[in-house]
Amino acid sequence: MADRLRLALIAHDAKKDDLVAFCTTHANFIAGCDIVATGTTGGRIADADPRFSVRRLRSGPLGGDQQIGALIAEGVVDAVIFLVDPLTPMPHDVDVKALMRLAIVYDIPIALNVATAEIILTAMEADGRNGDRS
Ligand SMILES: O=C(CO)COP(=O)(O)O
Repeated sequence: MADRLRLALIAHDAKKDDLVAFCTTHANFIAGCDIVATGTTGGRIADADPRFSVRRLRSGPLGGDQQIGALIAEGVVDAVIFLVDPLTPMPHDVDVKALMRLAIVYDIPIALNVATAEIILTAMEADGRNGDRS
């Protein structure tokens, strides 16, 4: 496994504040990760803390979810936190579903809400999977 955790972060608009708050709460952990994110989400996370290393892809509706799915298939994502909005119809719902399907296919931990994200981070911390040890 890579030394730094390779974490994919995505949030629908109604959940972006929650994801930023999550990243800020766990800033020391997140700062030790290589983050890949969909476009708007990535911008919000990068603005939250200058220590966050964020690679921004396309916005979700313009292919960002599919790009993250491709990275999962390439084996370069260790975990996904995708805070979904269950109350709003999305034009790119098929892309969201495809990303989730690939996380299942490749057995990648994927948190779809904050409660599960907390559990994944706790497990990764216990496993020594945060921090730049290079
Ligand atoms: O729509 C998204 C995920 O489906 C997120 O995309 P943005 O981060 O660009 O808003």
